[in-house]
Amino acid sequence: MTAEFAIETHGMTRMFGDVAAVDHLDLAIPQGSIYGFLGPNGCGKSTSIRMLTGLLRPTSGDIRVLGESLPGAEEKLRRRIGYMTQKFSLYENLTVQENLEFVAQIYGLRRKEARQRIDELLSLYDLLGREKQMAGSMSGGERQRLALAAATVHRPELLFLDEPTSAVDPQNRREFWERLFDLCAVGTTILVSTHYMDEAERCHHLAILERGTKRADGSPQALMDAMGARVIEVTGNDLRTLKQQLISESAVMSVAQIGSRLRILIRSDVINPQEWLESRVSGRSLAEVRPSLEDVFVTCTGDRHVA
Ligand SMILES: Nc1ncnc2c1ncn2[C@@H]1O[C@H](COP(=O)(O)OP(=O)(O)OP(=O)(O)O)[C@@H](O)[C@H]1O
Repeated sequence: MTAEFAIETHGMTRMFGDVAAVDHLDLAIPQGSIYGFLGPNGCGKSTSIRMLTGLLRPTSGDIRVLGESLPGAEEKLRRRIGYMTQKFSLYENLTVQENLEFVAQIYGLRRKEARQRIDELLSLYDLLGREKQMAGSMSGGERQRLALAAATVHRPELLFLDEPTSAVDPQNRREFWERLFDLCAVGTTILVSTHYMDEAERCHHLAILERGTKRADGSPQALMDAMGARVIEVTGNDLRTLKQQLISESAVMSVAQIGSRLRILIRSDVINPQEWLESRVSGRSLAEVRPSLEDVFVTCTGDRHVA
């Protein structure tokens, strides 16, 4: 295991009874990058993050975080990592200021240092003037900014974000990601879990998870380039009937209607997918298009997407 990786795991596994929530997961997460876990509910994202933060013991496997072994180094790592969960790690009945003071105290910041750091965070996260507001009365976007401020009070080297943007609108999501890139630019490594494709596409690297296992990993572009399917879009009439016909073909991995187009993933062992489709779409027009991350997700997870 080497220092260039903020996180390395080999065979990380967590059983709950007979269920493998995380099943022999190997990870190598480079320092100073934003790494995503992309997967549906229940695929093991939160369980993985809980093991990597030292909150949950693995059933088996090796884990190294910032060069330290887990289990064993939980206390040492506590001040070096930050953790923001999907349900916002905030006290609703405390004010903005009190929430930040409380976290600063937990991390052992001295009074003067805490005051300076909190002022800095209030300004950085657009919370000036809201110091006395109860966290419970804030909007989704404001709470999210406060939660990020709280998770970074102690300037962690490694930040874990478990579905951080589930409760906010697209505009707030975009702004939140700008803040993540600011943190990354000063050397923070970030591990973020999501089930949003657009969010996953912003990560430097990501792992696609399904039922506790890793189906693929790499940069979003590399994953799209390496996809084992070609993407063809068809326009024309009666797309619902065409979809039903195509979905039963073994060469077709997925068919999804997107507005007035049918997006079809065809296995890459079909030599000429356009020609193959032309004989089946009777007069409708078709064109090959570039794969998206959602296409990668569908091919990796074998989900015969029939939206
Ligand atoms: N404490 C627990 N006891 C029993 N089963 C659990 C426990 N925690 C998680 N699981 C199970 O482990 C699997 C993975 O759950 P996990 O919460 O890690 O998934 P997730 O990808 O984070 O999903 P979500 O987005 O819904 O949080 C699920 O089948 C879940 O029911």
